[in-house]
Amino acid sequence: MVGRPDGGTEASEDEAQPRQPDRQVKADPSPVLSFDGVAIHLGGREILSPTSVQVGQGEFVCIIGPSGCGKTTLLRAAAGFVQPSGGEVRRLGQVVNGPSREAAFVFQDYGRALLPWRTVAGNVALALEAAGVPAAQRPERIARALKTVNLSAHADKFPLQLSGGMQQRAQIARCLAQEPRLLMMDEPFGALDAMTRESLQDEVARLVRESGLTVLFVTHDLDEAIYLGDRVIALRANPTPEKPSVAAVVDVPIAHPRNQLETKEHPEYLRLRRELYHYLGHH
Ligand SMILES: Nc1ncnc2c1ncn2[C@@H]1O[C@H](COP(=O)(O)OP(=O)(O)OP(=O)(O)O)[C@@H](O)[C@H]1O
Repeated sequence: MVGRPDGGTEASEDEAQPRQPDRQVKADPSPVLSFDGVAIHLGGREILSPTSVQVGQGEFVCIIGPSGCGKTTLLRAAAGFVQPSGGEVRRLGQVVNGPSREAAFVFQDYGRALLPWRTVAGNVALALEAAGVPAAQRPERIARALKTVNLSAHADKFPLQLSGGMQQRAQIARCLAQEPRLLMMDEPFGALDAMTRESLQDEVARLVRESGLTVLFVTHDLDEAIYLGDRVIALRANPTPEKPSVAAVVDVPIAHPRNQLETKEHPEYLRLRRELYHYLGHH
């Protein structure tokens, strides 16, 4: 599996070719994230069998699979919360030894992620305080992050005065304020109602396109994975040498911006849905 450092859709064989001088080359051609033979054992059990994946600059990669197959574990390894028992995780070329400000993590449980005694702006400020951003620069960065998620009008409210969708947007704003290169999202919309989930999917898709962020996104929801992803990785539970953790990797060749109605009627969307459906444990 080869990520595309330029986030394009060309065939992976192109990566091995010398770059043409007139081609637009990013300053950093190395992948934002790379898993090289990463195996993870927890509680005496192999959760993730040796896995090699690269995620290129600006790519949106979704991870699906049945409950317990190791989706969150893979994300936690990318974040540096879990150390692999074999192989290597690299972010921006550096071996991952722990969390870093270049990589922000959005949790499903926004209620626990936000401090209830701080306003929305105060919660976003946390990321800047932790990063040692001078106080004089904070208001402008907070305002920018809140504007990106359409929360400017609620900066002075407390989390519990907001809907679930708005709280999740506040958590995303806090992540954006730290100006990460990589955003890891663990079922971020799993606790939201269907309408809110769709509008947040569209907001995140837009802001990711505008910012050039690289995203690793875990979901149970196949439709969400295909709708958002440039690529979808399906994991299987209980890996064996014959049947490793990575069961399938598929590109989603559907142009952006996507649309909740039209994209979901696109022939490629329907084909991928059919192809990936059984990887979620359906028979
Ligand atoms: N710290 C730990 N110690 C022991 N086992 C663990 C630990 N963390 C996770 N596991 C086990 O690893 C397996 C994979 O967990 P993980 O949360 O990564 O799965 P998942 O695919 O994200 O599941 P879900 O979709 O239900 O959230 C599970 O069987 C889980 O019980």
